[in-house]
Amino acid sequence: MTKAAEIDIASVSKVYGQSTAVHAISLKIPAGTYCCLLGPSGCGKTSTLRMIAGHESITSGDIRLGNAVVTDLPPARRGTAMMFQSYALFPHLDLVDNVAFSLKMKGVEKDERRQKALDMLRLMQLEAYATRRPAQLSGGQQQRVALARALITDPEALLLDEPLSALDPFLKIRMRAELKRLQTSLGITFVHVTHSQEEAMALADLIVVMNDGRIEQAAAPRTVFERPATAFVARFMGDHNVISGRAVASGNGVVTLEVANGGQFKAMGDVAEIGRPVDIAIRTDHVRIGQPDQGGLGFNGIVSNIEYRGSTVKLTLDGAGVEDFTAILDDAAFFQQTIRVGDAVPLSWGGTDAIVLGRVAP
Ligand SMILES: Nc1ncnc2c1ncn2[C@@H]1O[C@H](COP(=O)(O)OP(=O)(O)OP(=O)(O)O)[C@@H](O)[C@H]1O
Repeated sequence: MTKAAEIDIASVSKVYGQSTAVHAISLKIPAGTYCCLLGPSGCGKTSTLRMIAGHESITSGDIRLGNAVVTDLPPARRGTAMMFQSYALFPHLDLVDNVAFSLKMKGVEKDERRQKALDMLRLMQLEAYATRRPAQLSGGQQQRVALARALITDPEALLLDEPLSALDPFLKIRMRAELKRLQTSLGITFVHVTHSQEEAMALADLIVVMNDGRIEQAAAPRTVFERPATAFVARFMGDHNVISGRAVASGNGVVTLEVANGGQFKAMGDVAEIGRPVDIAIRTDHVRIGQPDQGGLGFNGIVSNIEYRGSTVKLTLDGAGVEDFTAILDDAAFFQQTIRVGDAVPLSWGGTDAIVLGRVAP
């Protein structure tokens, strides 16, 4: 029904008065991709989305949509549509008039725009509610009206600002599946802002992790999770132990890291200079109880906390100069022995489960 467009963000910055919210970011979002801009509050993801939409001016750099440079075009001429966090529905209009609104602004004749609005409401399974007003709908239905309203202009890219944040947890998961299904069936590019790593992992083909106005990593969800590029990404995605120290040796793709109190860890990677600060990541769910196998790594830790989670048990330990080291153990593996807080326990992981993390230039 619509065509998808690649979005090319080339060295784009956003400055508000004295403060820079987005620092010369570059990113290519391939046509037909479900892209999530992910990061904590204030990292610049909404500013980036609004610059793509044309609701915010671009301080420097360029944005291309398909073959067109849209940097200076008004929102309605970009081929994008935006769905707002609050849905921004008109309370006094029924669903047909809400959905048809942008066509009315474009001067489309009444019968044609009503027909198109009804088609969109049918796509969203809201046809039966066509004459209702937004207040007479549930949260999930209101969200579908907002989607219908954004999609009626046949955009090449749909931009969504925290689209699920107003929904309760149950509805959030259901609407998440609907968004994904809609994007797959329309085949257009979706750019979705969220601060939830779980939401981004569930939806995205491409996750763009932002921090302090910069892109820390842009990659497929599995790559971001299994090979976080930086300490920020590893911490933000969770499920990694991030350990910081100084490189004391490097060679053959293995770095030795010294932490406080002289503890040493090895990780896959290289560093150019011995003595420089290094961060490494170890997957919490790859840590086992027991001495390392051939080629494996580990240390002895003192258990500081045990948290039962059903199918897994979260063990927190201190040792080798590291505090709050986390091991997520399969419940069966954990209950094979008796472990209590204060016990000394040998921990191990595979040599390839520890990786050296990079740093983003300030
Ligand atoms: N209109 C504005 N004027 C001045 N500063 C702004 C404006 N809009 C955003 N900022 C600042 O720019 C930075 C990035 O904001 P932005 O809204 O893009 O972040 P965000 O990652 O979307 O955060 P959130 O998840 O809280 O919406 C923040 O420090 C914010 O305070």
